[in-house]
Amino acid sequence: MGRGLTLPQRTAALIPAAGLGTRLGQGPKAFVTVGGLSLLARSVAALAPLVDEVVVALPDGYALHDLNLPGDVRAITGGATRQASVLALLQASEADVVLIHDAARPFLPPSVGEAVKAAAAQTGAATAALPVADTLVRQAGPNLWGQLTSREGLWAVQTPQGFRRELLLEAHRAAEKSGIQATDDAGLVARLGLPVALILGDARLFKVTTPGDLILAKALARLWDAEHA
Ligand SMILES: Nc1ccn([C@@H]2O[C@H](COP(=O)(O)OP(=O)(O)OP(=O)(O)O)[C@@H](O)[C@H]2O)c(=O)n1
Ligand SMILES: C[C@](O)(CO)[C@H](O)COP(=O)(O)O
Repeated sequence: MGRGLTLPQRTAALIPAAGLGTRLGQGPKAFVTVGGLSLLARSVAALAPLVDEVVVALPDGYALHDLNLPGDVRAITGGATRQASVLALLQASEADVVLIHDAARPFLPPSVGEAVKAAAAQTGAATAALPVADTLVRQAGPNLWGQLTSREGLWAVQTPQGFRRELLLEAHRAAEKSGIQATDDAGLVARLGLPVALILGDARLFKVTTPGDLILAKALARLWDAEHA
């Protein structure tokens, strides 16, 4: 191959969707619908145009044919934790660059997905995130105001998170070896001392976690569907 030529990079969207939705209380959350579409179907529809393949991790006993998903999607069975589900997804793909995206974040603006993908391909690791807007306080005891924490320089981390797949696999294997459980994938890469780019996310990328979030998602679905029809 001549100098300056680069091989095309194969990309995959890997969607952990195997959670039980305990805080929402309506069964496995990825299958909960807003505006007639499941959270998972919305996440798949947002990511499929950005990548070569889509793989989702489902709870044990669930199958793709129950789901009426758009496009060509492969499913595997997830693990007992989000981290285990992502590791299983990483092992199920051979893509060079992967976008990890929570099924529980159904409203992904295309520009954010594109920006995370481009940054991940260039730097190896990137995540959508938003600068924190609220005052932050650590509780002194249950429901009791304690120490104020400056929000200066603090970001709330969202998904998608994009990585060179080999790099994220290495981070997961290192975490497994040390018995580390993290809440996200970028944290596992940062733990190895490697940089993670912060890409400006979007308020609409909130994670549907509680019944209040579901009310917001149902309201937003009407506007979103009108805008993205
Ligand atoms: N064992 C798990 C746990 C979570 N997830 C996925 O990781 C994302 C973020 O998880 P979260 O919002 O915590 O979902 P749940 O685990 O379903 O919620 P809860 O903690 O309330 O049970 C979700 O898309 C969820 O389906 C997963 O694939 N496998
Ligand atoms: C990955 C994540 O969405 C980034 O904010 C978040 O950490 C997932 O957390 P959860 O504990 O699985 O809800």
